[in-house]
Amino acid sequence: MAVEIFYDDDADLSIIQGRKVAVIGYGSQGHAHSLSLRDSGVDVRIGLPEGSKSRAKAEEQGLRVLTPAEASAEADLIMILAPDTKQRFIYEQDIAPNLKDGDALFFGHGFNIRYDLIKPPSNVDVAMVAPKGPGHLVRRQFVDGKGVPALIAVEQDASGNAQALALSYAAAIGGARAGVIKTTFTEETETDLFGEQAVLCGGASALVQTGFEVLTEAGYAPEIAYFEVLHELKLIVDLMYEGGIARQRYSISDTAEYGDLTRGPRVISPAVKEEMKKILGEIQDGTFAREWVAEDEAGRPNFTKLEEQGNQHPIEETGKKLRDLMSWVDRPITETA
Ligand SMILES: NC(=O)C1=CN([C@@H]2O[C@H](COP(=O)(O)OP(=O)(O)OC[C@H]3O[C@@H](n4cnc5c(N)ncnc54)[C@H](OP(=O)(O)O)[C@@H]3O)[C@@H](O)[C@H]2O)C=CC1
Ligand SMILES: CC[C@](O)(C(C)=O)C(=O)O
Ligand SMILES: [Mg+2]
Ligand SMILES: [Mg+2]
Repeated sequence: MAVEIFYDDDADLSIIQGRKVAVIGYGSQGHAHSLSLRDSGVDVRIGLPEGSKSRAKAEEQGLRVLTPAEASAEADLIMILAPDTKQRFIYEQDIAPNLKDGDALFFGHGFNIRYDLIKPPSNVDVAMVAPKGPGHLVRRQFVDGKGVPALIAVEQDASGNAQALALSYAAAIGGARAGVIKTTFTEETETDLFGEQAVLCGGASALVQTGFEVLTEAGYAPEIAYFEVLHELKLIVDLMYEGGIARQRYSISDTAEYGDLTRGPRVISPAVKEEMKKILGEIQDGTFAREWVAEDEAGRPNFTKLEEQGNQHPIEETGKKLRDLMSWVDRPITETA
């Protein structure tokens, strides 16, 4: 089925400019949405608990900060950009008691709706604006006059206007400069989880670490291994981003291309594809969501252990040393006010 893609000319910015928006959370996505909404002329307030470390940051950047309950009560559009595992508690305690007829409840990812963790009442719009990129780059691209593509979806259209509202919001954070695709909460949630687990984060990190291990265990210098499997990966992916795999293959040597064509499928073998299908199945049948919610409720013991193991991987030490010598590479993650 052909997808519908919308651009700035299809969006009516005045719709979101006519709403009172509460952004709950001021992390990676929260700061990006809030600052770009504000710069697009939208009346925005931030909802953060009294003890939140991000309160001072948001205030320094000129935003008005309230508690999540106060922000929800004041607003007529509430965008939840808190961690997925915390959203159901924030919803029950701070948002649901403050929802009024005609309000809109927005999400940046469909997890809590797709897995029935939040069940909104029938008198509000329920929609999603999900940028296809990390929040810090969503903001950086907006400031640079560009945009990160976004998905929009409508789960519940109480007003009859939810899609136009979601598109207007997406345009206000720069998404419609790059393209906004209409989807469903189910499609966004399942493809997003699959992408981050199998390819973008899980797949890519494991590929890089394993390549580094193979080279260093064979006696090659860690610095050479780092440049080969991590640093250069960005340069190769930049070519894919600009012109697809074909452009990447045009730019590399024919020796590299022959190795790519014949060895790539041996690395990402049919067994890897089968494992990817299993991972997708665990997303579709809710196994992953149940596991992640239980892990969070238990205080994240496995998450913490694995994160620490990753931080201790020898590629991190080698990379830090080399990046410190390339001032332009280690660009700090900052909230671009
Ligand atoms: N990271 C990304 O780029 C992307 C994220 N998303 C989605 O966006 C949503 C937010 O993710 P992300 O930006 O990574 O989250 P972060 O972890 O970066 O930030 C979460 C924010 O929520 C705040 N918070 C925590 N508890 C509460 C609470 N009880 N009430 C109000 N605020 C609270 C945190 O406060 P404090 O600052 O004090 O810790 C923080 O400001 C998720 O649904 C995620 O799936 C979608 C696309 C990409
Ligand atoms: C790729 C990870 C992501 O889905 C994203 C930045 O889009 C996320 O959940 O952070
Ligand atoms: Mg994503
Ligand atoms: Mg994600």
